Amino acid sequence: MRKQDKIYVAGHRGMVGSAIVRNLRNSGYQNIVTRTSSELDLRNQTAVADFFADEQPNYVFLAAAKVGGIWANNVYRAEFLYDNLLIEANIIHSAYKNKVEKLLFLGSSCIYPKMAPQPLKEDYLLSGYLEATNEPYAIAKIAGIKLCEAYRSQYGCNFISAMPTNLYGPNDNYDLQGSHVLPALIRKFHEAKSNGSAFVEIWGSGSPRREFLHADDLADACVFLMETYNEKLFVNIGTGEDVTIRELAELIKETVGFEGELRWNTDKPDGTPRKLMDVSRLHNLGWQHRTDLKKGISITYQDFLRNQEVYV
Ligand SMILES: NC(=O)C1=CN([C@@H]2O[C@H](COP(=O)(O)OP(=O)(O)OC[C@H]3O[C@@H](n4cnc5c(N)ncnc54)[C@H](OP(=O)(O)O)[C@@H]3O)[C@@H](O)[C@H]2O)C=CC1
Ligand SMILES: C[C@H]1O[C@H](OP(=O)(O)OP(=O)(O)OC[C@H]2O[C@@H](n3cnc4c(=O)[nH]c(N)nc43)[C@H](O)[C@@H]2O)[C@@H](O)[C@@H](O)C1=O
Repeated sequence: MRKQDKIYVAGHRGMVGSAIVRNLRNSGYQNIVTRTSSELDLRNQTAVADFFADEQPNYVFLAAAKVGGIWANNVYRAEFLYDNLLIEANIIHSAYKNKVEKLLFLGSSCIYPKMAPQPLKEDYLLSGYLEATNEPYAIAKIAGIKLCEAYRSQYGCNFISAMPTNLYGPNDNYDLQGSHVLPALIRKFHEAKSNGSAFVEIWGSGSPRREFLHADDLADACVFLMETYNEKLFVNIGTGEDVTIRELAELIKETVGFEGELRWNTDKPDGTPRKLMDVSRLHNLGWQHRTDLKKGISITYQDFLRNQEVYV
């Protein structure tokens, strides 16, 4: 990527898209094109085709998607499949038609089979059944990977894919139903502390294991791959370390300074028992994360305190 290249970041107001824009600006890339979903609905094939024909971006980061935690994925199953298939298909096809030099598609660790061996190697894709709560989203993300591979093999497009682990950071979704676990617990513990509540309700059994990466690290990895990586094989992005949900809850409780009890609601689903990424491909390419989980939670809580009125 040259500094003057035109770069389209799809989903620039989201947690990942906004982190990618911050990283690009800090790295000297200034020619960044963005559209909100109300300016350009990426599910609309004609609108996306017109946008690419007008703007002619050189590079595309595909960070727009219908995204949510375990509850939202399980309830809005049609939207998670339909919206994500359309967004990916429209952008990837228009990128091909308009000779985009390179595109990075973002998938997710939920593409892997529910009971896959751990840590999750990229080769385990399509080797078993998916987790039921997010099967529609995972199917859409697998379709995105396959679109990139197909446009590369049929048309020679330099379209690459990256699979991030569970993420957190500035501009995360703090809605208590729709969000992922880490922002949900920051909000729950903060509100319980502020209201003097005796306990916080946490979903599931506390035994599932998850790996968490700060969004600024993810953005750095995405820009690194865009600058250096040109292969068909997709790349896991994570820390290579995980914790149980119980350990995560204890860390957040301590950071927030809540002194009450944790109550586990086992009527809520646990989801996948474990999703630990094998990050050896990424490490061999020369990239490693910087923010450890304790520090990441602390800076994210500070960000939550500064922006509570926007987030809640
Ligand atoms: N969050 C996580 O833990 C993980 C995320 N990922 C992936 O990273 C990517 C970004 O996720 P994240 O930043 O967390 O998600 P967010 O929900 O924070 O942001 C998603 C963005 O997508 C845009 N968008 C959604 N639907 C449309 C549409 N129909 N037309 C145009 N734009 C649309 C939204 O734009 P607007 O604001 O303008 O409405 C929004 O800014 C996704 O591909 C996701 O699957 C992967 C693994 C984990
Ligand atoms: C990134 C990833 O995100 C989703 O998968 P997930 O990892 O299961 O997501 P989650 O963060 O929502 O939950 C993680 C764990 O935490 C538990 N948990 C406890 N208490 C709360 C709670 O208050 N909220 C939430 N959301 N979860 C809670 C919850 O029960 C589960 O055991 C995918 O659908 C898919 O979209 C995807 O790719």
